[in-house]
Amino acid sequence: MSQTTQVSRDARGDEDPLLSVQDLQTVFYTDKETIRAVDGVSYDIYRGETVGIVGESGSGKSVTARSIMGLVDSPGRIERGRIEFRDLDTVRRCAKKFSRHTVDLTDVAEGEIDDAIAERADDDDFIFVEERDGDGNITRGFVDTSSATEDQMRSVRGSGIAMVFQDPLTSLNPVYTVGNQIVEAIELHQDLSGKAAEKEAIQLLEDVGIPDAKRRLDEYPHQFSGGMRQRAVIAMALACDPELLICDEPTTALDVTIQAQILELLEDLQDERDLGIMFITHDMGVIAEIADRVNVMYAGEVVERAPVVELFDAPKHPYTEGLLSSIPGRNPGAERLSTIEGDVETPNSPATSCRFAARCPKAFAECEAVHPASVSVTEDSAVEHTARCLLYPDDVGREEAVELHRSRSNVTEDSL
Ligand SMILES: Nc1ncnc2c1ncn2[C@@H]1O[C@H](COP(=O)(O)OP(=O)(O)OP(=O)(O)O)[C@@H](O)[C@H]1O
Ligand code: NI
Repeated sequence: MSQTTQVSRDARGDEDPLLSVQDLQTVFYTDKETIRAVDGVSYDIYRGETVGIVGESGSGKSVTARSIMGLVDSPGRIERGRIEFRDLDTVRRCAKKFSRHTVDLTDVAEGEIDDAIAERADDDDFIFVEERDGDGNITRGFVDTSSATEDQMRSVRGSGIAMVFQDPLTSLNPVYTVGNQIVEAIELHQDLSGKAAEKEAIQLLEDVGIPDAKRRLDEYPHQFSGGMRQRAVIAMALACDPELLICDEPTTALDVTIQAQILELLEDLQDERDLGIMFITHDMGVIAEIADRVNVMYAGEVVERAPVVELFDAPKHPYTEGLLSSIPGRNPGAERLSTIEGDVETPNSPATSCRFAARCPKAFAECEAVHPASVSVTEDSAVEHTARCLLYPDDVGREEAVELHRSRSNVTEDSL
């Protein structure tokens, strides 16, 4: 956990999130079926914090990340929702470069901004300016990566958002030296070339803890060990000086010692650069190590969200309880690890029930008939802890709780 550990939304006062995903829906249309891989997902990431996304295989973690990065390809499509990236440098740079696709909302009354955005958020407009200072400089605004074109996304990815994948070899080209690739990334994204770019590359390799960096620049990816390769990929991601780093299972292929070192490296880099990090993993143990706040995903939905300590101390959703009980060492005396029976169902149609019901040890009849809304499950108003489960709120009778969910089931962005 970083120094900003456990800062709740309220404690952040007026600070805007660096990234705000709102009611995102990403759907794949294959010959065989329609898959609502991400189905009404909302969450925020602030500067300097690590937000974990956890869930079993197929829950929609990677598709969420790819949606943010503008990497959803046919047969997939973002059908609904907004992805607000609020790094001011990026907003200013994009507004200059794509002025015709910039929407000025500075004269729109606060209560009408949402409508104004909805009206203009077509494929052509993707930069929204909310505030300017006396000189006309943008002081508040966002880039909506859900509606940016590939060309526009290149600009956003260039300086704002970088991604690290599980397999370093998807990011490194085997036929070029590591140095070549990092220098190229630096020349592309920073105002440096030649010797200066090479010097910066050496610095970056040192920053990510690669010993003897100058010599290793001339080596090829296959001459690096798995852990060193992933460090090189992180160096390449840093070459564009990002504000947000999206890590999709970056340590899953590594042994535990190396994994721990990479997690530590990410935390150090975060502290130095005030990076927002989105960290995807299916491993609750890794979540405990690195996350400040956690979103638990199941079948395309966020089913529970909480600060990490609270999630581990007081999990509310039966799915989260199931994930936690499969962590080694957490259940002393248990003869073997419990796992959740069955598989994640593929979300093919709009949710009309709890998608976890069939596997849930606590399910009751209504779970098959009512789609749970996301409700607050804490008394502490300074903490954001929500669950999407008919068992809550648990301080009212079950019938009343079910009724609450039923009345909310047509509402998508929902917090009671
Ligand atoms: N290109 C694609 N075409 C069709 N379906 C896809 C495509 N990419 C993802 N999906 C589907 O979207 C759903 C969510 O996939 P996603 O990769 O986000 O899962 P995940 O949570 O990242 O799982 P894992 O832990 O295995 O990486 C799955 O049902 C998957 O089959
Ligand atoms: Ni994935």
